[in-house]
Amino acid sequence: MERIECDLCIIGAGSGGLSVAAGAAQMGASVVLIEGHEMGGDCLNYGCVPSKALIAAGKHAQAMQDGAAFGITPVNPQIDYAAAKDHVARAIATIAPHDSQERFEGFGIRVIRDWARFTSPREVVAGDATVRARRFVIATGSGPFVPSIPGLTDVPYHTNETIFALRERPEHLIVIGGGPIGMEMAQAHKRLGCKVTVIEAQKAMGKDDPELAAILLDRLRGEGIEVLEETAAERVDAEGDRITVHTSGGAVSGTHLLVAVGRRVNLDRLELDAAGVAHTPKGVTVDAGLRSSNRRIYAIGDAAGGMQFTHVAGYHAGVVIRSILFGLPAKARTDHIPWVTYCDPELAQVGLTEAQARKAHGARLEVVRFAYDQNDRAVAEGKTTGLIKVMVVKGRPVGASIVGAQAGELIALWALVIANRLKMSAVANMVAPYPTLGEIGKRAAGAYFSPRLFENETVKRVVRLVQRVLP
Ligand SMILES: Cc1cc2nc3c(=O)[nH]c(=O)nc-3n(C[C@H](O)[C@H](O)[C@H](O)COP(=O)(O)OP(=O)(O)OC[C@H]3O[C@@H](n4cnc5c(N)ncnc54)[C@H](O)[C@@H]3O)c2cc1C
Ligand SMILES: NC(=O)c1ccc[n+]([C@@H]2O[C@H](COP(=O)([O-])OP(=O)(O)OC[C@H]3O[C@@H](n4cnc5c(N)ncnc54)[C@H](O)[C@@H]3O)[C@@H](O)[C@H]2O)c1
Repeated sequence: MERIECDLCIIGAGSGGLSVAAGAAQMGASVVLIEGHEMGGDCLNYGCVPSKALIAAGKHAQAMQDGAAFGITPVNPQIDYAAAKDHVARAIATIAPHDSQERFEGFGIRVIRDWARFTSPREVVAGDATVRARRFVIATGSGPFVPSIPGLTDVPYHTNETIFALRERPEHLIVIGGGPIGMEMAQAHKRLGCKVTVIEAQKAMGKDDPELAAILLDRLRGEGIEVLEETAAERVDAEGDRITVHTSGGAVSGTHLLVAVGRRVNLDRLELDAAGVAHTPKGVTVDAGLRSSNRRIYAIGDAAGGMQFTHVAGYHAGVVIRSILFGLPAKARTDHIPWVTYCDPELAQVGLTEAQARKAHGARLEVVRFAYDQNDRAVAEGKTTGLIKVMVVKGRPVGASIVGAQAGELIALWALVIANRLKMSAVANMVAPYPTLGEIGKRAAGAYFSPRLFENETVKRVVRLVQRVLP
């Protein structure tokens, strides 16, 4: 058995682990990185990258049917589902070198390709190596949660780990779960020529603002996706090539089934008890600095049990690097983290939703709104379905929600504002280029100040006075 001593041992080479490894090694730490499966983790191989690539294919197919208003005769596109999957595979392959073992070895990192498990509070075993490190980072991510629906394990079903490798186009895809995975995959598949039914036990896109989620759901239903809400999947069976999901509202039969009902953190293999690391089914128990009950061991990304996004894993990496490399205090915030669901229209959020802000701030909350159909660029592009809401307390935004074209790009402004606790006046002071969708943010700030300026008797009195004395 080889023995390795190092400053920092990172378990998991996904979005979080790779960011810690690259940063720490380039700043002089000796680093061991352990990965049991694919370099790049979920995001590259089974998550963000393949899903966005498939969504892009669906968008092209949709555009061919949407041109009538612009004088372009709609055509029924010939869809080669397998070729769309080739695009998905190419997108992964193009990005993969960035996350590769060779690149990380180039930083001087020792990369071990095996599953890691703790054998003591300071040691991990992976393959035939024992690694003793001053600090450890658990960045083992999550996998699909498969619920114990009777019959499910007896039928062929897909998760995010298998759907992107599927080559035959599903004739009728049934999706269990109306969260971001379910809805992104539902729309992509509908646009690529599949019949799609989504079965959601509660409300689809239930973590987002319901008013904005309803605008997205209207579009999805308008495109022909059947979305059954408050309908729990209760039993599954199969006969021949038909799969039937029995629900509280009746039975749905299709040819393929995708299970997308949330995530299960990857902690099983780690033998955390040997290291004295407290954990729950949600993840490793961490403090505000992402430290576990064993002070030498940190957890980041999905494994830390909070928000499950690639940019959160990357943000966590920066927090723990500060603490591990420089011994500086560092805390992970959550109030400034944005998230986006990349359906069409996109649905984006940062900070508090209106309901959360009302609960937290009561009567001090002001909500300003601006609709896409008032934006000249949106009119020119024919993308007038959309809305921004900004939740403001004492002149400072505490949340922003956007549904509409490029909402994911537009939310970045509000992520900056909230991260830096800027005021609405900072947004109002910005000159946005005309005509851009970006003016929507500025107009929301305008909606905040307009009543203060235009419906204000003091302002009117001052203006009348100044006009009398000016030469
Ligand atoms: C379909 C889908 C779409 C998504 N789309 C987006 C999106 O658009 N935007 C976004 O921000 N987020 C998205 N996400 C979420 C995002 O993929 C995750 O939040 C992100 O990958 C988490 O990063 P991580 O580093 O915590 O874990 P991961 O990227 O999952 O990496 C963990 C790594 O640890 C390895 N590992 C686990 N256990 C061990 C062990 N014992 N020993 C060694 N290695 C181990 C795993 O093999 C894996 O490679 C999506 C997720 C899915 C499933
Ligand atoms: N664009 C993005 O950033 C993006 C995209 C995909 C995934 N992700 C990440 O991955 C996470 C997991 O996504 P997800 O969509 O799997 O999970 P989710 O928890 O967000 O949504 C799962 C949905 O399944 C429903 N559900 C649970 N059991 C059910 C049952 N038996 N029958 C019917 N419905 C049931 C839940 O009510 C919920 O609405 C997300 O929360 C997010 O963090 C992000």
